[in-house]
Amino acid sequence: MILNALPTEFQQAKPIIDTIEAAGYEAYFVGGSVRDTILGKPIHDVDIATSAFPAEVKGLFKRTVDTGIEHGTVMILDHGQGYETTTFRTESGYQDFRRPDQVTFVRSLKEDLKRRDFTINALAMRADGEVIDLFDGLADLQAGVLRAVGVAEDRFHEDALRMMRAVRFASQLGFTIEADTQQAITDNAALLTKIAVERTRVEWEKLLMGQQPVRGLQALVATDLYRYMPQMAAQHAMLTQLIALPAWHLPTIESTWTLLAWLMKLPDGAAIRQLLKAWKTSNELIDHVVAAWTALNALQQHGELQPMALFKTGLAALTTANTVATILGFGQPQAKLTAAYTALPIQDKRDLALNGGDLIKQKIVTPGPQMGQILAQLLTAVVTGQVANEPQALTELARMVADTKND
Ligand SMILES: Nc1ccn([C@@H]2O[C@H](COP(=O)(O)OP(=O)(O)OP(=O)(O)O)[C@@H](O)[C@H]2O)c(=O)n1
Ligand SMILES: [Mg+2]
Repeated sequence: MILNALPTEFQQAKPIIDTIEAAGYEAYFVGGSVRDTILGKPIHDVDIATSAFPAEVKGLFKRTVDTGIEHGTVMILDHGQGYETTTFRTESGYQDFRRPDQVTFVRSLKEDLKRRDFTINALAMRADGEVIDLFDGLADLQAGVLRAVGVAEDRFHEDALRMMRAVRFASQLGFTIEADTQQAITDNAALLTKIAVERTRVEWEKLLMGQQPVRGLQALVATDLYRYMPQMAAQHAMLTQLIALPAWHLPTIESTWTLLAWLMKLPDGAAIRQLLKAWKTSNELIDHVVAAWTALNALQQHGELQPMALFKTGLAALTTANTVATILGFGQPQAKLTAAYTALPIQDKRDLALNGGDLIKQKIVTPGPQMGQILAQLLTAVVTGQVANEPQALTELARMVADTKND
């Protein structure tokens, strides 16, 4: 098979392959970019595999960076782009089910391709677009099948994350996992606990954001793999519910966790924090999801949010909440929510026309907890439209509030 009209990413990288070949070595495009191009999907990064050893690669180019030289990876810098170029290698050891104890550089493309996870990821492409298909990856791409290269169990023992990758690709590509490969996942699912939570999380989020998430979820449930993900062992009913929802698509990481928190029927923000801590997400994500989940509750109960709730949620988490509410069947037109938010007198605390410094200058209050309380009252009054956001009106209100507090 020869691909014509290669995406620009490949055209730009072609001189790199040409240079390596001119020096007498082999070099190919490999991995996801080849797979996705054949599927007609956009690509993000192009990976190059070569028979040249790292030192030989470095000798051919002016600017290189040793990004992973012990595994054979050198980044070649060319017209503002970086190209990861990895020497053909075999791997051995895998005592921790995560990574090889030893990698050995080899000169054979076939040796390199046969240690890869799935046949559709074991395709190589020459710079001219000719696809090298040594493991029938093209037929599997055509048929929509995820099949491990060689003995599936061996591939999952080498890197247990590949089991998550299988269900993730099933979702992203809408593919079916071939029977022996799926059986090997069932047999080895418990090995997932050997994998760093962060790596599992990335695959889980990609699965949920995929084009056909139900495909991935069904495989996750059928193989019991979900039972070895953090905090998921008891979530069979939740996953079944997720699978049964009318066709849905989650566009962001925030929306995936908000939907999960909702379907898991977590009682409060603290329980959400605990879940997300177990998955080692960022604090920023946790805050966003807690805010979105709170807004989701209000949308379900009242179909709208009061001004102070809109203000506290913020537009980003509000959008997340509404995306999830729409999947659950109680969403609002997004334009309506955005308009309600934009119509708030202020969108940020810092937009209040009076600040703590002003209160002290005007001798309304001395620094201390009372100041925070008064500012909070002013903020509520402005956001709910009880007072105009003007220094004079706010000064008057502040005096009144301070007086009542002092009585
Ligand atoms: N656990 C893994 C990870 C990667 N690979 C190989 O390395 C390539 C590149 O890996 P990566 O970029 O992680 O995945 P992609 O298949 O390129 O998918 P994505 O589109 O998500 O980048 C894969 O295609 C596959 O050949 C593998 O065999 N086993
Ligand atoms: Mg990739």
